[in-house]
Amino acid sequence: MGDEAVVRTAALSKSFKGTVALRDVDLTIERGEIFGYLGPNGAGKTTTLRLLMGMLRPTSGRATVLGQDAWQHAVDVHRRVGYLPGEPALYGKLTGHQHVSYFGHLRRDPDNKSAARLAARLDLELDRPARELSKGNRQKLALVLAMMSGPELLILDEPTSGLDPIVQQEFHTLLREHTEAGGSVLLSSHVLGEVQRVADRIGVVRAGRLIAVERMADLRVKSLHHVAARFTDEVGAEEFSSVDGVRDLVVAGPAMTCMATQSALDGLLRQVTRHRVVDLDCAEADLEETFLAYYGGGDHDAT
Ligand SMILES: Nc1ncnc2c1ncn2[C@@H]1O[C@H](COP(=O)(O)OP(=O)(O)OP(=O)(O)O)[C@@H](O)[C@H]1O
Repeated sequence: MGDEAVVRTAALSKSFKGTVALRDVDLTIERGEIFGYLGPNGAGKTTTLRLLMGMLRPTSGRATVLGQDAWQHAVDVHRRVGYLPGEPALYGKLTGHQHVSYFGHLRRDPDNKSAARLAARLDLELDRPARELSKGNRQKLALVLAMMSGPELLILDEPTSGLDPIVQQEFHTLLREHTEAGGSVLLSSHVLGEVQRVADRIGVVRAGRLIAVERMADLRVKSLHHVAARFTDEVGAEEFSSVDGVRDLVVAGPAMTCMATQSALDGLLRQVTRHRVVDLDCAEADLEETFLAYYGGGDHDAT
């Protein structure tokens, strides 16, 4: 039981009248992990999540959620999964409490205590009608509804959109508590920054294809450094470009800047110290920059 996959897709594909939204996606999410599903707008994230929730039928391939076929057993999957849609549907006239009671009954689990606790953690008042709530507070209410019955798996489409940083942090703590209690999480985002502190692994989807799956810990090891050096005399680019792991090299007269992987630093510094150094700067790039250098192409936030 312990290590069984909670999500498994095999060559999962979906086309909408000629538009290929998703192509041959093989994705496995293990029990107990937080998986960040990343990609620019239109990449296919929502389509994937809707396929997992049995709301769309695959054009080919299949998706299994908690051991059940997502399309054939959509009702069971819905009962066992906490789902936050990209655009949560709330009832304008109903208060937060009324939503909790209504969705609790639908799930045959009107666990209001848990909802109240979640709302307090997220700093949300449950006694106002949904139509009076700000975008961020509507999102919080939708999160409470997705999480309140303690589902085994949370599938969350852009859950932090509209949340301020402090609430985001609390939300991440809630997700961690969820996995510590044996639950699993799949959450989508279009920026790494929103998931990098909380995800165990990330998958990158681009134009309908899953182009990379990576442990966050491994991405950190691959992290890039900015290196800048000034020398007393002119230097040649080839001295530095020959070092494995050096990229974005610019040499102008007596100055050199580049990006370098951690493993390239030793070789690079050996080349640097062959000259008289006037100034040297080396700083780790943030993870977002590393991520974009490997997978980005600069359009991570494109619309
Ligand atoms: N019901 C639909 N009918 C036709 N095309 C669709 C439909 N749903 C999605 N698509 C198309 O499938 C592709 C993937 O869309 P999807 O919503 O899955 O992307 P996304 O990664 O979730 O993007 P976003 O971050 O903007 O939500 C897009 O080209 C989109 O236009």
